Amino acid sequence: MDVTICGGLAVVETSLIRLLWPHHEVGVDSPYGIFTRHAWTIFLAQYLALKYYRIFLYHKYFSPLRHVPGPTNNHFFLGQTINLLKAETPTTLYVQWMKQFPDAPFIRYLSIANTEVLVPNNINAHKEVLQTQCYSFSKSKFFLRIVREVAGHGLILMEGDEHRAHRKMLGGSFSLQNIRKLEPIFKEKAKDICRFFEETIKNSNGMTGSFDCTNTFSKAILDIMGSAILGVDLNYVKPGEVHDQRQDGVAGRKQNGLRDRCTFHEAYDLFFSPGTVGKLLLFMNGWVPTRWLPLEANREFLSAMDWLNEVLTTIIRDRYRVIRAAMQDGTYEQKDSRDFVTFVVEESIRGGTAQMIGEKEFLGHILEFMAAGHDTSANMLSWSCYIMATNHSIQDRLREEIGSLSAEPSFVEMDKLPYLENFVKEALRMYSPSTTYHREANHDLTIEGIHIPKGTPLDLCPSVTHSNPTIWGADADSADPTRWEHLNAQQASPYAFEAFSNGPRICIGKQFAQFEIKTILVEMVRNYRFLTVEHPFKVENPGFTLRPGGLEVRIEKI
Ligand code: HEM
Repeated sequence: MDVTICGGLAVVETSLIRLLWPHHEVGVDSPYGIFTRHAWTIFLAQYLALKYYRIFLYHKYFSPLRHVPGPTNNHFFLGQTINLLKAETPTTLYVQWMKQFPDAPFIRYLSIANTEVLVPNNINAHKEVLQTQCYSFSKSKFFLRIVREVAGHGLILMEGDEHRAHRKMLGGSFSLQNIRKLEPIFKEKAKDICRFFEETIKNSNGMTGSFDCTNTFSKAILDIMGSAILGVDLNYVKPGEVHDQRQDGVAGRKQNGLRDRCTFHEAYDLFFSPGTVGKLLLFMNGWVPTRWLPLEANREFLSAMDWLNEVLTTIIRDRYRVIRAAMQDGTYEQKDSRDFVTFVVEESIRGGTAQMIGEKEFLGHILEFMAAGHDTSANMLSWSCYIMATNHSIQDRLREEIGSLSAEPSFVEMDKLPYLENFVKEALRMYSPSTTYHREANHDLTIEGIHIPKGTPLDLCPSVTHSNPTIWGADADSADPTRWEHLNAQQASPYAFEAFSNGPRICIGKQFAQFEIKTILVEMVRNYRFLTVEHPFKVENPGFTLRPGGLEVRIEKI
């Protein structure tokens, strides 16, 4: 863009000089000659001047956003980038800024090259961006560059009409009616987690045992996603069984080299919790392409991504083949509980709602569901254990309520428990698994009196409204599920609670996640007591999810 401007300027200047000195000889000493001889130097000088203006002057003296409040302890070129990376968690600074300016509709911070980023801060700003003017924003370029790598072209990356159409096509598979049919999958995995706890205690002192929350729930949720989305048994959390993870999803299939060693768990661990170099490359890739660099972290990443694409494509093709053949033979029996892949394949063969989904989008949707629904739900469960281990009264009340359920409660029964419902909301409010989601203004627009120029990036951070004391009161920072029993008008606004986002792009897996989380919580809490957090742990930063790395909780059987 700046190169085009400076190139255009050079052409205009050349024409002007020829116009002003038309009769002069066009020799080396004429103004035209001098100008053309130094054209590159002049172009470079103009380019640097423009860059200087954009990077160092614009945000200070000219931007319409310059009066929006925000942090001032900026690095001269990187703004808040280093501070954000060094913060305790990915949301710490956003919350700190909100507390400094609790009533401001937006907060402005500077990022790399002093790019201005807006953070919607009050309820109305969230409502405008997520609901009223949702399609005036698209996913930011920074976000696209990072996420496209692991998410393919699915719902998360679609915009405008394409997004609306696919949301409609996928609606059926995520309807409450269809999700209820997944009950046996959620229940079986909840039982597997408890069997794993039992074994952990047996292998410890026989009375109590401690488990790594992030690792355990990450595997358990991946198992659920395998069954509910792919229709494939992954069995990462099944104590006592030996499972050849190399054959995940593709029976009898072996691959060469690194791919041979890859599993779903390894692949997703690499995406969500890479090592320091991997993390740096992942986030730098949002600014400048880094995947071509000949580094081990890149090789591992690309290889895992290749593996994942290949395995998922095979699953889709195999499912089409098997279902189509059975339908043609007249032997196909539709099961009551259908995974997402089967649902879409059935629908598309029959000419139902999903028939317009091509293979590329199908793969993109699956990649996204696996990515979006995996770490978020796993982290939510980890933080739930943290709350219970550090607030025994909350845990006791939850157990008391769960005690009223039948031995094999249906989801309808579980869904009627008010304290469980409030506990889930409170855990999501306190520790929103989704740390930030990103947008960019498609055109100039004004929200809450702030003129937002086209192209302005926005970071939406659920913790900003979740921790705002002007919304949630002075005790906003402490866990209290009972606060949901008596909400005032502000707290009752859907935009005060942003864990699943809001508006047309609200999380499509919200009901799936709530159902899954409640089923697992009920089984765990009725069978195990969460005693203590074993040792200090670190929330991983940077991260798209709030991942309590190394959170270990001690449990005992009830
Ligand atoms: C506790 C669990 C979960 C949380 C906290 C969560 C949170 C979110 C948030 C905040 C968004 C909005 C992101 C944005 O606008 O950029 C989102 C979108 C999305 N989520 Fe979830 N999610 C969870 C579970 C799931 C599950 C289980 C699935 C799939 C099975 C899923 C699939 C998606 C998809 C496909 C989108 C994109 C929707 C669209 O753009 O129309 N999520 N989620």
